[in-house]
Amino acid sequence: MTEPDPTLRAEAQPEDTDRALRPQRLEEFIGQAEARANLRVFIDSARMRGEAMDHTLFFGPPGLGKTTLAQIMARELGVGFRMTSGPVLAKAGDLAAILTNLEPRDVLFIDEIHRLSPVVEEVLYPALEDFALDLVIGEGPAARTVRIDLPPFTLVGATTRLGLLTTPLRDRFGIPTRLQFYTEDELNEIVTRGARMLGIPADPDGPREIARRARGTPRIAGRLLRRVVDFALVEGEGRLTRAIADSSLTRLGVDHLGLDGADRRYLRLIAENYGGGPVGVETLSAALSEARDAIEEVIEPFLLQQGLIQRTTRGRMLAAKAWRHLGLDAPRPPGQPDLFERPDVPD
Ligand SMILES: Nc1ncnc2c1ncn2[C@@H]1O[C@H](COP(=O)(O)OP(=O)(O)OP(=O)(O)O)[C@@H](O)[C@H]1O
Ligand SMILES: [Mg+2]
Repeated sequence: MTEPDPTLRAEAQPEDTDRALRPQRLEEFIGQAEARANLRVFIDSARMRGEAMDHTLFFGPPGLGKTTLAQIMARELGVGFRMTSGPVLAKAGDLAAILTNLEPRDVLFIDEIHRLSPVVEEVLYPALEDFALDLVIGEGPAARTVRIDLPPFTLVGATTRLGLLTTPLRDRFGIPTRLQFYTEDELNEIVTRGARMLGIPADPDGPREIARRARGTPRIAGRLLRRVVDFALVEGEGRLTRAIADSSLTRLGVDHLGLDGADRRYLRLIAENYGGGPVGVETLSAALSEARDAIEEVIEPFLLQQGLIQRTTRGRMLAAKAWRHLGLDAPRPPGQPDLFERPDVPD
């Protein structure tokens, strides 16, 4: 199989090609039923009270809809939406400038909030708790703190790495919300709707094939749909069929579990070089020339969810399903009989 197109990975791209498919209202948002039902209540309650909604944190793997939900929240609340991200806020003043420009009840969205610098985080604490900004004026013994009131606002944070958030920051979110991988049925609905919006006629099992191979992730489903549509228009009959979906996805290096070249490289490395593990993530990162973050945020969550790997204290291990998927025999632990070997049953 060929190496996959890197744009098929789930990381956010500067120019999000899925924008046209982005749901605008909570009712159009498919999946995440539990999160959606709770948000409905908290949004309606904030509206009824005429107050800013409580601070909300979305966490989970890339491409599951964190940014989308933040935008939907602002729209449903009928308030303004300001967007920034952890790495962009370099100085305390950067955040102060944004906070002092908010309108009452606005949603301020901070993406990659685990990458806020400590000095910026310090500014955020009183802002979140008391809607106030503590400014230090002057230097040395003459320095004093002035407190400025801020309009009440809703912070919506998003992160792929909950574990990297400091405890004080985490504790200031009244509504922490974990996003889950989508089921095949949910993705099928998303792809079917997407095909309709792109104006391509589809057989029912065409979208289904894309849904099955989209790594539980709407962003990937959207990208795969666009590529399959390209193949359907140029090489097919302009119709999204299962056959054209299957052949296009195979050409793009997406296998029947939805794994791409990077996933398979990861699994094969553990199988072939480390006898199935355990092997540490740093070792894998060096051997694959992939950043440790990318391995932990992008590659591993889906493989874990699929039961292809296990995380142990001593490192990553391949599960039986991964050996089967690679078409390899799992090694027998030394000195132990093969539990899966059929006993000789006399007949
Ligand atoms: N429930 C959904 N229904 C339909 N499309 C969705 C849904 N959730 C997400 N999408 C689509 O997937 C794309 C990615 O979603 P989004 O940008 O919100 O993900 P994210 O969680 O913010 O990702 P990242 O962690 O990379 O920032 C969007 O462009 C949107 O079109
Ligand atoms: Mg996002």
